[in-house]
Amino acid sequence: MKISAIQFAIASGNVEKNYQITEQYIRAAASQHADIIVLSEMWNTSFYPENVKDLADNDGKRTRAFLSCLAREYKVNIVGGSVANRRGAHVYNTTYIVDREGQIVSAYDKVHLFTPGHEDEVFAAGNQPAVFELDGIKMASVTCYDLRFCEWVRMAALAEAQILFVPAAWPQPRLEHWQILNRARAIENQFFVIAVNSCGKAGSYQFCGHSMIIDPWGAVLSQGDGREQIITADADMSVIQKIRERINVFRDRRPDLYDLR
Ligand SMILES: O=C(O)CCC(=O)C(=O)O
Repeated sequence: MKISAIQFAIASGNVEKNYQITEQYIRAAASQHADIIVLSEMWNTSFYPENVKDLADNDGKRTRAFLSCLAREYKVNIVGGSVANRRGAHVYNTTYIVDREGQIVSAYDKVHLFTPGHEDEVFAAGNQPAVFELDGIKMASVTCYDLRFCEWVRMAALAEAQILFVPAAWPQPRLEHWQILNRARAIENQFFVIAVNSCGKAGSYQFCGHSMIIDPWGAVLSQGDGREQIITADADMSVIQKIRERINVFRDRRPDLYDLR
């Protein structure tokens, strides 16, 4: 399973330019025969301009058509990062997942809104997990700040996801949190984590890049730096079973003792 993560400096508020750049990067990754291409958070508007409600996609119409068309053309799966997405009176931070036939297999609205950045004042939160299958393998996607909520990610593992995608717009001052939390989620859940960040700036935010492809032992198979790039790695899905046989946390856990409310 060859996975490519696209990390680029999203142009804040410039939706047309962002669709163009995204298309170029998807074409570049697809020509290198990726099985899954992954985008970062809020790639249509960046995170997030003042007029994000006006710039947001209209119920994902443009984004779904755009991703489906490229997925079908290249016969590639796409985890479409996320876009600002207006539905009714609300704006959501939505990830669309598209299979090789161009079918939308899942849509995920970010569940934990980043209150330190006042995301909750502009966006509405989702309340459903996204667990889906691509090429017959179960996978899940969460978005940026969701990464800090280990209970939420654990639910994806318990639903038998073998790969977790984490599209993000993670700012520079917390690069270490980004690296440590992504590796921790991979180790504790014994699955692959594909963490895709943007780079560049939006207002006072500097995004730290360092997209990562991490195996279920916590080893970093590929990591970017702070610049635009595509990072790629081969995920050998057979290692999951070997690791789970060696240290079987799913057998040994004691949910009867965990009162998480
Ligand atoms: O949790 C963090 O430090 C960053 C989260 C964030 O920037 C976001 O969810 O947009």
